[in-house]
Amino acid sequence: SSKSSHKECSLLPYQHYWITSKRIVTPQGVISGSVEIKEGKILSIVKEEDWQGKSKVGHIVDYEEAVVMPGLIDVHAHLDDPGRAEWEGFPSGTKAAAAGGITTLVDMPLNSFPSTVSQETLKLKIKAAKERIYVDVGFWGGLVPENAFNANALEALLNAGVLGLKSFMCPSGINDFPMTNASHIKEGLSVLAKYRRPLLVHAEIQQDSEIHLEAKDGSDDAHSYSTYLKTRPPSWEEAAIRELVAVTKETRSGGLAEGSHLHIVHLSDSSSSLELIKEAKNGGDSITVETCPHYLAFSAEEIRDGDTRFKCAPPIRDAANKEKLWQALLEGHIDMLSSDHSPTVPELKLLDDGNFLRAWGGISSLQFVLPVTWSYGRKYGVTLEQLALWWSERPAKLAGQELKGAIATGNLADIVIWEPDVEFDLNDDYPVYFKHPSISAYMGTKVSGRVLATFVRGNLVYKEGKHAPAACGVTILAR
Ligand SMILES: NC(=O)N[C@H]1NC(=O)NC1=O
Ligand SMILES: [Zn+2]
Ligand SMILES: [Zn+2]
Repeated sequence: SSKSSHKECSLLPYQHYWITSKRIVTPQGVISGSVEIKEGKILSIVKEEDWQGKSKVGHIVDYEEAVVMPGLIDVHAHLDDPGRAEWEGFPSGTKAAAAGGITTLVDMPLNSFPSTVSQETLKLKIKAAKERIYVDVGFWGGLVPENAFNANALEALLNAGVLGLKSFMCPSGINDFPMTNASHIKEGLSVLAKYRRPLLVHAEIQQDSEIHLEAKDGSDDAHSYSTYLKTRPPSWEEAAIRELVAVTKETRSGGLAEGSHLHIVHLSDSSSSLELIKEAKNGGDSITVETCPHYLAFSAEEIRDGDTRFKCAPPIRDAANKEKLWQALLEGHIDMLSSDHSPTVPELKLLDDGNFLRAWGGISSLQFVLPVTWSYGRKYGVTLEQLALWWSERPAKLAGQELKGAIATGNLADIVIWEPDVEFDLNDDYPVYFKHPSISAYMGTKVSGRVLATFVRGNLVYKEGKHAPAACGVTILAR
């Protein structure tokens, strides 16, 4: 379009150019060669050995040893716009995404106000995003009790372009986004089947736990992480997933919900919950699962008393659980990764008070997910191909984005260029673009993997600490 070829959209003034590198991550493996980009798309991919003698029309950008990878697709981010833009907002959130190598993100239907639960509220999202996004943004719609039994309302929301639906099986923390039970979820899936779009579920069901929030939240115990951990044991995840896999039986071929798909967000429990998911997959259910960098980077034992930056739901569990999450990811039982970037204002994180039971639950990580996954994954032998699978290829499939998620001819030129070996400190001098760096659990750590450049639809939207002047990301609507 004329808009996305506007010269303010890109820090590179060419419509036809080549990206050259010794390490280009393609679905066929890592190659040395060049990617030809024309008018926002990948026109060809040429291996170094085939490069000689070929006539090259257009500008060449040589990234040498830096890694050229498909841009990351974050299928789980809360940008809180409109309505709670002081928590994050489209401009800051998508600038952080661009600086972190994320070229597409899918915004969650809650924490903004109003929640995205209808055709009208989706329109408000699209309006709020207009000319304010630096990367591409799609939207999940909310499946809530109010619309779950109203097929017309759900169809209107799906027809308006949400990429799928999202629901909670426990209180979401946001009053206007109430939880759903298995009956709501069954209804939602039957509508989604027709559209072949997924349902994402926050899988925790409140059980009677040893510690009751009301009884304890005034006491000193509320400052210790172990108190919080006990309030949300793995049995909450297990109970929810047990109900979900009973429902997903119907997604098998010949089942009542054939054509629909269920995706479990941010798995933390790597024991019984994971076993239930494995069984469902083996049985032919259409089901996938994600986990997040914070469950792979941190463990409960290291979380200091009062450090509510680490509070999230489900909680970060012990080191043994973390090891098993890595194993499940490496063995392919966990399909993909997402940020679950869920910020708030520092006041609600209660950083001074340190009360884990009252603080906002949510991790702020949007800009850091690539270096974090890489840095913490190195000891497990994580490869560049695996990063592309977990962060691009499989998320693209979940979000129904056939022209994204891989460096392949004909795809959109969504690309991140990064240097895996460059280390840096996430300290106060580090340029962080999401709105409230102080609430991020990653601040104060050292990671490796510096993003040099990010291309969205061929536009160089970020280069070494600088963003393109205009916000030319596109809202992605399903049709
Ligand atoms: N409302 C909201 O974003 N909740 C998220 N925060 C979190 O830690 N887990 C969630 O589901
Ligand atoms: Zn959640
Ligand atoms: Zn979330």
